[in-house]
Amino acid sequence: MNAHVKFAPAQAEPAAGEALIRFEGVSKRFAARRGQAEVRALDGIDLAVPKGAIVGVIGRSGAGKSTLIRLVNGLERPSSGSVVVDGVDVAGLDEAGLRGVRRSIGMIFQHFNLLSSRTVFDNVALPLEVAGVGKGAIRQAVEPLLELVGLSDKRDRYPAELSGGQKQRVGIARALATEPKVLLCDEATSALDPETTSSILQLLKRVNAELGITILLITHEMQVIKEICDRVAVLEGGRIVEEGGVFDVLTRPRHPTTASFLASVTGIELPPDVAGALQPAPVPGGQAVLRITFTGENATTPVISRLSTTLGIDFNILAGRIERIAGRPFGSLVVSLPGDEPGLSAAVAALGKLGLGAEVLGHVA
Ligand SMILES: Nc1ncnc2c1ncn2[C@@H]1O[C@H](COP(=O)(O)OP(=O)(O)OP(=O)(O)O)[C@@H](O)[C@H]1O
Repeated sequence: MNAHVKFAPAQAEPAAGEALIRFEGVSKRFAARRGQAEVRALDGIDLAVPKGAIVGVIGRSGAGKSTLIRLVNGLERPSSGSVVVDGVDVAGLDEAGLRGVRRSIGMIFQHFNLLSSRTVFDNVALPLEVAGVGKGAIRQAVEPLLELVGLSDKRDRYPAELSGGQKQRVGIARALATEPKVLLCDEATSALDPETTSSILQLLKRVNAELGITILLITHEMQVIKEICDRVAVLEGGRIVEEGGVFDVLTRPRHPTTASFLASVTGIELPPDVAGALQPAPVPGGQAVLRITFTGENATTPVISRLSTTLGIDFNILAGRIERIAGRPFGSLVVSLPGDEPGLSAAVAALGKLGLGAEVLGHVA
């Protein structure tokens, strides 16, 4: 990688505008049953989903993601706190009230939940039939949706005749049929291969951008967050341990759980011989291996040459990568340099002064 590499100007983080969904002090407990202790699935959740944003909630199995998303359309009710959707506290609604709110909320699922006995067209039409919409109006609504998701030519096929990605496209079209303000996505790409995942995520991004639909998604994959979300909340043990704009959270994670999710999507693999030789403690006369991170704002700094000239330290570049996170460039560079003190600490401090991230990954002989 060129130390003088220049990035395009950074885009601003989306402003946290008016919230379309707001969780306020939400806890959810499932009562003890048959010798099993009470489960605190969610504990003191405060989360705002700004209108027009794509917000992702990431967490491991059992973290409380499904419970959180099911609170939005009233499939679960909070034990305490409120879930406000478009100005209405869902927790306080009776079944008739919930039916009203649910019309403004679409949902897609990991396993698509299509009706196998209905064609593609009839699956998409189902929510409109249930709402009592006439045949002509259904046709007028469904045909553009099939066009949007790229399935016009499959309208008379049955789910069993479709690939996973095509099934999810039907799920998306069906979720959009009632012209919702919010789309809830429950692990919508977890059953798909990486390429199909990408195409579905791009479709969701279009749905957000072109139809102005706010999206709340849950996932256990950071790649999903990285590809389409504006904001992210990290859920662990029923609590949000970190929340913010995707670029900030992914480039400067503050919680170890976030960092562990990130291992697969940001940064770079060390060359195998270096990774194998890495030791935690300094090796006398050896080299330190340093990960330097560059963000859009500071990446125009000619780091390596400046450190070489001002500190007289020579770096070897071991690996490098520039990627885009939330549409903004983020660079990582792994270098080796003499591991002796005080030179190493001085180099780390000098990088910090230049506004760059610097993390000692370990030492090699
Ligand atoms: N109906 C229920 N009754 C009792 N416990 C429940 C119920 N639903 C969820 N839980 C418990 O609440 C906790 C959170 O579950 P939840 O399904 O929300 O997690 P998750 O993050 O979606 O996990 P996964 O990714 O495995 O679906 C878990 O301990 C789970 O066992």
